[in-house]
Amino acid sequence: MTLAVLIVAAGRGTRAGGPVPKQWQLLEGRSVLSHTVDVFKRHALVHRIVLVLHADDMDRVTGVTKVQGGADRAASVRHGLAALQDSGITRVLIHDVARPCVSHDTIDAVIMALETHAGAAPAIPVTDALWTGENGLVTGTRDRTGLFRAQTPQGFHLDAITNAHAAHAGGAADDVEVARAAGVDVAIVPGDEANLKITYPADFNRAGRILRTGHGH
Ligand SMILES: Nc1ccn([C@@H]2O[C@H](COP(=O)(O)OP(=O)(O)OP(=O)(O)O)[C@@H](O)[C@H]2O)c(=O)n1
Ligand SMILES: C[C@](O)(CO)[C@H](O)COP(=O)(O)O
Repeated sequence: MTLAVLIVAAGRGTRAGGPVPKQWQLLEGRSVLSHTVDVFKRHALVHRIVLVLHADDMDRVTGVTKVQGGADRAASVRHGLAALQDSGITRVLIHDVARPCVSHDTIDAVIMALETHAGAAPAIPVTDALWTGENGLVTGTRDRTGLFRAQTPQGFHLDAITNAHAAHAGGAADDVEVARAAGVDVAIVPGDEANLKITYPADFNRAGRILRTGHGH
């Protein structure tokens, strides 16, 4: 088994705001991207890291394989997967750069599940009640049974996810949706509340606190 990690980092972070895209903003003195890359650099089973970057950012990083991203997340993933073909890599973890607090326990769980499944990803069961709402009023309640909040890294056998992306029409929320559309079974492994995706401005403080206290590493 030879494992690569594809870190997608070509987004513009519009919801997070700030003077530069969220992956270049500082958390505890280092960029979000630097934290995320380091988690995987420190993992003994990761043979290769491929970083997918926006065209404007290609010169910002040295020392890892870099690929130019696409117009949406799926296109960026496809560009990264193309860089792994014929490289001897058999498995790939696809991770959002915006999740810098991912733990080795979560990564291990995904890798382990790939021994018995062609896909595996971390998720957290929904525990809060789910409402619909309109104009500030609750309009209904939805059944939360069997619902999960999806995280990354999402792991796959390389041939399975490459073929799935080649066949997909677009518009998927994540790589699990792409894989499932191609008939790939995806195992759910335990997610981690600390593995948040920095999406809005308040998420930087939360992520900083998690990194400071060491929780999740
Ligand atoms: N064309 C794109 C769009 C997104 N991503 C990556 O996909 C991940 C998840 O996307 P999201 O959190 O939505 O990031 P952004 O697209 O940067 O954020 P926003 O939607 O707020 O602009 C991020 O790591 C982002 O860099 C990417 O590589 N290429
Ligand atoms: C892939 C993902 O992180 C799973 O939770 C998520 O779908 C991508 O983020 P977005 O906010 O939907 O762009």
